Amino acid sequence: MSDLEVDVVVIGAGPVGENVAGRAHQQGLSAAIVESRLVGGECSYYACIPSKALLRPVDLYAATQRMPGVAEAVSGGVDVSAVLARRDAFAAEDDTGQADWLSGAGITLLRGHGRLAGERAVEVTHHDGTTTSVAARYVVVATGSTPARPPIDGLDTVNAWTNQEATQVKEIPASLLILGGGVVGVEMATVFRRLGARVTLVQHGDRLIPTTEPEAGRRLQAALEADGVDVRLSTSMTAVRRDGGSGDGAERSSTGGEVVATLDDGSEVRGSELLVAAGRRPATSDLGVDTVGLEPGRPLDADESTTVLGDWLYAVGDASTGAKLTHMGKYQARICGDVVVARSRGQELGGRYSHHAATAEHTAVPQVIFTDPQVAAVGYTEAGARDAGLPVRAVSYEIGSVAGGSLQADGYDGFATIVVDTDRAVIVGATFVGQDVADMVHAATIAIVGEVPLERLWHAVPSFPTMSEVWLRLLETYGL
Ligand SMILES: Cc1cc2nc3c(=O)[nH]c(=O)nc-3n(C[C@H](O)[C@H](O)[C@H](O)COP(=O)(O)OP(=O)(O)OC[C@H]3O[C@@H](n4cnc5c(N)ncnc54)[C@H](O)[C@@H]3O)c2cc1C
Ligand SMILES: NC(=O)c1ccc[n+]([C@@H]2O[C@H](COP(=O)([O-])OP(=O)(O)OC[C@H]3O[C@@H](n4cnc5c(N)ncnc54)[C@H](O)[C@@H]3O)[C@@H](O)[C@H]2O)c1
Repeated sequence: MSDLEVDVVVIGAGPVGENVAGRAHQQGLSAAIVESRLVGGECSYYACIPSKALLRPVDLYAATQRMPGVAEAVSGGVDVSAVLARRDAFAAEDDTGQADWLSGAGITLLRGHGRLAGERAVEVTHHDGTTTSVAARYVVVATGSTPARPPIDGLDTVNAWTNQEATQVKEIPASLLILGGGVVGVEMATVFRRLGARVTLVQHGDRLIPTTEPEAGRRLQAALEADGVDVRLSTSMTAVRRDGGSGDGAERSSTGGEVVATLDDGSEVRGSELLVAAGRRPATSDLGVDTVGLEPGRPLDADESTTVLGDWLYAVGDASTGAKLTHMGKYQARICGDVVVARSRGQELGGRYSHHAATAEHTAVPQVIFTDPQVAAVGYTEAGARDAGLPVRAVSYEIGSVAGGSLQADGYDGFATIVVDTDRAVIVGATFVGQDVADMVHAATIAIVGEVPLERLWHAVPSFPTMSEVWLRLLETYGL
């Protein structure tokens, strides 16, 4: 006999888990959610929200410096303590509000560590050591991810930062070493450099943000270097240590002297702190997935309906094989909620563009990287499309060459690329790079999901003088 019986139990109350529970509960199912730390998950306290709260002020300040008449009036840089205080207002490590939302919505919150205990069963170990057994018709894993730890000598001895220490930083260190030139690495390089730290970024690949169009990485690298970031590509850290820190001129940090990293070319780089930003691993190691025949530590392989096993086990968000982005996780969550509701009613699941299939996962995953320049992309890159066997042609255009771009900022540096499936004459990918492009990507997302033919896009007239006029130039460059 279980302590609690519900229709749906969700393990993990990040943005994704909360959405599954909310969606299912709204449609009449009873729901419980298990959370071991803070309701709201990584995104609310240590990822999306605090990072963007830190990035927006430095981005805005940089924009003022590209505008004659404003640059002179707004000078002297940002007020670091005010920026950190605003970050705290958005991402203080207190989940009272989010927990209240759950209880207001009628969802049972179980605080503790959840583990599968066989089919349709979850065991929760509370912080005081007591346990609650939960029986549910449907179990949803939404446990998120944890930072990857590359095998580097000494890494466990230097108190390296993860995204948690970086996004919750209370005092800007004099210098920061960053391991990894992916999304976390470049966003945090932007924040810390512009809040006053010297930054060295070590990336073992030959370009930054390697999953985007190569030119996006090149422009971003040039901008970071112009800001004074020391970018080391095609470089690996082989060992790290902390110097003694006293009497030798080394900078002191809260945890000792400087971090010294040995690189594979034999040279050394130093920083007050080391941020490891080398990717994420699904939080499925200590989850009891072996009790249902799955391998711990791997992402749970969910199909288009987010189903992992039978009609009862589901996975969404960073713990699954889907895209590791909050908006995509929440999309999977809406699908998952609607799928369990349909199954609870004995209904057939719908097709590709119904509420029961996460089709966009394969065709149109948008992402905005909030650096300066911003990088906003959706769907395939040109190389990714070719790898997938699509017949494509890509065209690019400088955003600074349209009136809207040149008015937006002096010397506007940025471009747009569309990747066109030449057989179907529809867009399958798009990238926008530059100041203030974040919101431009949604038009491309709509064009891709709607499979809007180029001939029809010709009639989607961009307003003058906006940066969206680049759409017209792209179509003309393509040959329309
Ligand atoms: C620095 C940084 C910045 C980012 N910025 C963006 C951004 O701007 N936009 C974007 O779309 N994405 C961004 N991401 C990615 C985004 O944070 C994740 O995709 C998102 O948080 C995934 O949500 P989730 O609910 O799956 O997992 P999480 O947010 O990680 O939540 C999972 C929850 O499950 C809990 N949990 C785990 N295991 C158990 C267990 N066994 N029992 C009980 N509870 C458990 C955890 O405590 C956590 O609260 C960023 C990531 C990082 C690291
Ligand atoms: N704005 C956003 O949407 C946003 C912001 C931050 C993070 N995220 C998401 O969070 C996830 C994690 O981000 P991330 O940057 O940690 O991972 P990532 O996979 O984007 O990048 C990791 C980078 O580290 C490099 N790397 C790995 N091991 C290394 C080593 N030993 N030495 C040197 N370089 C090494 C890789 O080449 C890669 O470029 C991503 O899925 C990302 O999409 C999204």
